[in-house]
Amino acid sequence: SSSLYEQIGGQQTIDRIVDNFIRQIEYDPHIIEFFLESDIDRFRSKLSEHICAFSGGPCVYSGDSMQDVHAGMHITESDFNRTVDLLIDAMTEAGLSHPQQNKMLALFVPMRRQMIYR
Ligand code: HEM
Repeated sequence: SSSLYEQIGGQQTIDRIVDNFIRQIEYDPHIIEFFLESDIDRFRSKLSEHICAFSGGPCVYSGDSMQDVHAGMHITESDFNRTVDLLIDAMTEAGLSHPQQNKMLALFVPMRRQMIYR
């Protein structure tokens, strides 16, 4: 059986998800606050690589650990859920089906422990 990466259409679709997600973040008056000092080009490339690697694509993630990256941000459960909602919107815009979205979320939502209240 093919990987989720292949099922959704590979790197092209992931890049579309990431671009949509960044736009959603920019429109969100609360979540944008977390990114005001960030290098968005780096975020775009590392997040794209991260999603590729975790969905079974050919990439090797070269960014920092989820724990290190999000340390000191004091991300609450509500911030996390709100960010996941933006990711869902980004995946919908990129044309992913609901089963594909659920598979993607199942990969990332368990990482919440590495991000919230740190
Ligand atoms: C499943 C959820 C999430 C995943 C998979 C994820 C993944 C990532 C990745 C791969 C990076 C780039 C790391 C690097 O540059 O080495 C990153 C950076 C970042 N993330 Fe997340 N993230 C998630 C949730 C969140 C949430 C909920 C927030 C805040 C509300 C957040 C805020 C940030 C910020 C501000 C950066 C940029 C850090 C910097 O400027 O150095 N992330 N994230």
